[in-house]
Amino acid sequence: MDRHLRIGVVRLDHGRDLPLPEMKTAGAAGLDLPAAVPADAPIVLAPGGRTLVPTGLTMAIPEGYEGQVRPRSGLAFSQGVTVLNAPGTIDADYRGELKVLLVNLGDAPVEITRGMRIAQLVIAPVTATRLVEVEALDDTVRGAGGFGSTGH
Ligand SMILES: O=c1ccn([C@H]2C[C@H](O)[C@@H](COP(=O)(O)OP(=O)(O)OP(=O)(O)O)O2)c(=O)[nH]1
Repeated sequence: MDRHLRIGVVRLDHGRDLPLPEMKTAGAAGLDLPAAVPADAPIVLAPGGRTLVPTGLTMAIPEGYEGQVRPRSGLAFSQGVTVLNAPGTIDADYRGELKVLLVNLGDAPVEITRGMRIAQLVIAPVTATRLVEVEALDDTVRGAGGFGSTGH
């Protein structure tokens, strides 16, 4: 039985020839997102620089889910390039182009070329939440302790 969640995708003109992202193994969690930059105009990301990379993809994530844009470990390890706002949040009602906000934390310029797999999209359930104001909160062992209060 195919247990995959099915998500409708529209490839925009500038990403039309790029392969649709797919899970690379049966147990994979993410779909690698491609850079839909022009083949003759790669982005050169300077050390310390950030850039918003188009993917050429729009999608309708089903209600009750979100998309999380996460870094790829290999790119982070080899070049120091990561997702600045990780995990980026793709709302279920977003119909615009998925974009990836990359930052170069390495010490050399990095070229982002067409079709390069720059980040991964993980689809995750969302808990529909409404805050309800109350007079007081229940007691817990932790109480208000945080930020290292339990030791190192
Ligand atoms: O890495 C990301 C993060 C967001 N988005 C798109 C999808 C998301 O649904 C929308 C809004 O993102 P977010 O809520 O993080 O942005 P915001 O700065 O809070 O803006 P808004 O007021 O539009 O919610 O932008 C991306 O394409 N890539």
